[in-house]
Amino acid sequence: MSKAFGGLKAVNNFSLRLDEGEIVGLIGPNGAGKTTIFNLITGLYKPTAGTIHFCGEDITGLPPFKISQRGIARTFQNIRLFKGNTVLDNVRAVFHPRIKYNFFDALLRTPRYNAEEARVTREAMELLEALNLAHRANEKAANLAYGDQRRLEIARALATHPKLLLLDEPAAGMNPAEVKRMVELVRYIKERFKLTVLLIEHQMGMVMNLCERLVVMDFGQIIATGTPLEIRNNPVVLEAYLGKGATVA
Ligand SMILES: Nc1ncnc2c1ncn2[C@@H]1O[C@H](COP(=O)(O)OP(=O)(O)OP(=O)(O)O)[C@@H](O)[C@H]1O
Repeated sequence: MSKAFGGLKAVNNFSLRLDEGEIVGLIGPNGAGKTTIFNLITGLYKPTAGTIHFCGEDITGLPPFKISQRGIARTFQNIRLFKGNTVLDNVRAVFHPRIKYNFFDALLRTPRYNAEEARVTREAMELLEALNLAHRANEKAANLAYGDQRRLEIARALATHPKLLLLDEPAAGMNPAEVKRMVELVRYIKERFKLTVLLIEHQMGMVMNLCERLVVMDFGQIIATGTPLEIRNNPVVLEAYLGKGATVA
């Protein structure tokens, strides 16, 4: 697929196949087009050319909520939480568009309303437990440490029951110990929730440790794909990151 903004080709003839259960890293210098790829997959942008297929179906041009219903979820580079609400309510809010009661059930607090609300709270708490945030459930999201806020974002993404999870710089701004914990967390949720994961990351420690395959972009195009070891030693990649004449240290 391709995506142009006026004269700028942000994504140019990009082609990628993700297999079920893979963890693939999308890397490349600033402005390479990585976030645009996420915006295209999740329906925020429509491709100028090309198609996107998910589980055998053409999802090109579907609105974001339909793509979410098909099983694709994402987190954002900049944390997007309801900071004034509790940790639990941040996750519960994701369930509400799918909830099975109507306006009158809510108004009259019918048994159906109570049962649905209890189910949503139970499912939200299960997710918080999986992400080691259950003990902070009643805390305001704004009071969480940065790493915990990132985990809460992932809990919110998981609440949509995705098959494919897109993580946009999950380890941005983290110290080496936090990066290590994030690597373990992504591995764990991948197994537990049977996910396929595509992640954008600048923290090389994270992608090298976690990803089975890396896709490197520069100027909207794929310039290399391979295992972390292959990518680490690829002169074209070094040049994209460090400029012409770069050599392996
Ligand atoms: N909505 C938009 N309108 C115009 N230009 C855009 C838009 N979104 C992205 N771009 C441009 O497309 C190019 C690719 O941007 P993108 O955000 O996808 O890069 P990136 O690889 O995610 O960069 P970073 O690592 O810095 O987040 C950049 O030149 C950017 O300025």
